[in-house]
Amino acid sequence: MMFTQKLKEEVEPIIESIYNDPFIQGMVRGDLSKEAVIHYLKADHLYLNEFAKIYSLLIPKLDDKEGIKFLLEQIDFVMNGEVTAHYTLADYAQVDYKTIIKDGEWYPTSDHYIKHMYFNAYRYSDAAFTICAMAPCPYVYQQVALKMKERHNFNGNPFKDWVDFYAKEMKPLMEHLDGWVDEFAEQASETERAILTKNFKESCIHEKRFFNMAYTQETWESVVE
Ligand SMILES: Cc1ncc(CN)c(N)n1
Repeated sequence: MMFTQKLKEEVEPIIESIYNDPFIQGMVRGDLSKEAVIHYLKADHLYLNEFAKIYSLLIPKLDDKEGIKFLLEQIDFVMNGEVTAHYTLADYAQVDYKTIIKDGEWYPTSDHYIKHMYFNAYRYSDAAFTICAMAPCPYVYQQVALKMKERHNFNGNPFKDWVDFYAKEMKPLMEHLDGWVDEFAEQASETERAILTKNFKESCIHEKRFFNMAYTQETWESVVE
């Protein structure tokens, strides 16, 4: 079994638990609190900007032209494409998107997640370590959206466009990311493979915490209350 296939099997229970968490279940019912949605957008706008910059940090780590072209396309997608999903959420919250993101904030959970990626980008010369920390970003959303779509009818649900956006074919992106990781994993030491696994799993847990952060409207003050 390929290394990334095994990783995906190992994180399936985490993804199922994200599906069952109150943020996603609120979307399924179509009654998620507007405050949770606004909190999510304030954090996610900042998160995606940094995520795009982390792709750019991978460019000097790659030699193949195709790979570099792919990274540039991903930067464009994160900066300009994914905003579509944000607009669906802002429409639900009935607040102007630009007004919401004007005072975006780094909350403890989102702050921790992005630093996990930056750490790997600066700590390790091979891109595979960072890619393992980044891959759950598209993978978890795709898997959660597919579960939502498979189990519920979203006709008339205010989050339908959000679900359709993330459920759509992510195969080319995941194939690229998996290819890099599998190639490196084949010749990696046991210690290196353990770090790759840990990075991937930790990011899946960061994804879970990110939704819960928005649901509970986490702040730096609230974590010490
Ligand atoms: C925190 C987070 N993780 C994943 C995604 C989907 N790219 C996102 N928009 N935000």
